Amino acid sequence: MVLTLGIILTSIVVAASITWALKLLNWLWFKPKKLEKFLREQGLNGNPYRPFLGDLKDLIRVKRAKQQRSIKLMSDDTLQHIFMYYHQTLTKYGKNSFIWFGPWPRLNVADPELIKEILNKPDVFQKPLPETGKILAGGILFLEGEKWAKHRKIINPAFHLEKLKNMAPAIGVSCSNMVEKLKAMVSSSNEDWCEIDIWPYLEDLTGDVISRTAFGSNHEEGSKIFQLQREKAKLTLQLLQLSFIPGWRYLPTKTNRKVKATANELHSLLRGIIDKRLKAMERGEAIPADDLLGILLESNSKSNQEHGNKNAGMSIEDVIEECKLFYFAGSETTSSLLVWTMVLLCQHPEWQTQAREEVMRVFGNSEPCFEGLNQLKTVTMILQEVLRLYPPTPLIVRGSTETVKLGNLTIPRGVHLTLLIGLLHNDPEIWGNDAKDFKPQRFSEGVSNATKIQSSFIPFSSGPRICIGQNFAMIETKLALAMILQHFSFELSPSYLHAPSSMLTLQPQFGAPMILRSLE
Ligand code: HEM
Repeated sequence: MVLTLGIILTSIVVAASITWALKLLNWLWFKPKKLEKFLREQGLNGNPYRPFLGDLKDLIRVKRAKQQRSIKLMSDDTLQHIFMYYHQTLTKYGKNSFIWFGPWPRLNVADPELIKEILNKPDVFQKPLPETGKILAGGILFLEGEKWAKHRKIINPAFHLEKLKNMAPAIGVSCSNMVEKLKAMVSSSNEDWCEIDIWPYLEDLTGDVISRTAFGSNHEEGSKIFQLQREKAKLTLQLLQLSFIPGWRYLPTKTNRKVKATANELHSLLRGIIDKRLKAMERGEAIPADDLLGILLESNSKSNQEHGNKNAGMSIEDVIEECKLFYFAGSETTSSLLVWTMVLLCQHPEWQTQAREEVMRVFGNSEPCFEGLNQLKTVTMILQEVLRLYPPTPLIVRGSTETVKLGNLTIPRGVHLTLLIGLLHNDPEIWGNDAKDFKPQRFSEGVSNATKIQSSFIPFSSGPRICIGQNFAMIETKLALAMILQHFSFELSPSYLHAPSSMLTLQPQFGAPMILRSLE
């Protein structure tokens, strides 16, 4: 009897082990090899699959080597620098190529029509974000299907133009606080100029703006949240490299433990802000009910009233996830746009002068306001050209949920697609032979006349999942830039090292030290 039970148990264990081993073998070898064969038969090229890490080891090596160097500001290898590994792959294997992210092949896509097709079918081409992406922030950016549609519908009104117009004064307060800090720095030096790394000031500014406008929270709360978000982003990037291993993030490694601790602290801080707002609402205090947090909480109260109706609104956990996302998405991207705009205006002082003249013509010495922003034609052209050359999100990733046709290709489930926005924006076949040059005048007749193919300018993505905050970002950037131009002229410090680095957004790896001269 005992013997029989022993045999049965052993058989179960052996059968389970064999099944598990076969699954692992399939995941690590048979499936990737099958996908590789399928892709090669269609004329697509890339390195042969190497089990487990694929091309990741090379990718990390190239990235590390890149981190140790800067490039010449005027040279045209900015793109190579940003997309070094992709660039090497494209040079070696051509436009139709792929890179191995662990056992998943990722197809490089820089064709505007294909990108448009992918972005217009969000149900088919979803975000293949490994679980690690979700540690960084949950929220709408990472949702799919019905839940995404529900959240987008709830959040959309917070970004209507009328709401944005009402937010402009609060954005103005953050901008003038930053300008005052910069002025104090300049006046504390004995000259009328001062060398300042402008990057942390711009990061603080965009963080402060989102804290104030979306959450009505103060600067101290906001900065603590950002500090934690940045820490988490840094740790997440380390994790991303191993994120293709299922369950990796649950192992008790040092990084995983740190991520968890940071996430918990962040969660309780946000919970604190939410509770404060809920109490103020209960007391009937006059608080902005139609800022983002107000809208999210209203949806939560609707969900409570219609108990059981899961389509009614958001849970408090949903609200917290959205808060985390907006603190992140609302700041990192806009600070990136601002910093590269200032760098390029240093490199092209004639455009800095033109932009300043326009700002002075429209606003004089008064504080810039929402109503005047429409008249900033030169500033708009400059920002569009910066978004073309230095897109804050230089690539985005999708994966197919089923075997699907894409142009002439058939994309099986399990193949990921890297949409190379940065390369698309720099393609000489689309933008002309001067594609690599900073020429804001190409946008003088609007986006549709700047390029042969309309869908080739997509700094904010396109299709149903286009950036929800694009108007917000443009208003904020214009207000901030206008104020900076009114008060200072700026040039790059001799210590500036040009090293655009694509972390999650495009950032200046060694900061942006500039010489600011007071114009007063
Ligand atoms: C220059 C500034 C910005 C740029 C270049 C930018 C770019 C983008 C891009 C490329 C996407 C698509 C990502 C993907 O589908 O994988 C996106 C989505 C998104 N952005 Fe922005 N963004 C900017 C500013 C903002 C701001 C200020 C906010 C919020 C206040 C914001 C909130 C979002 C959200 C919530 C999504 C997800 C939308 C969805 O999936 O439905 N962004 N952004």
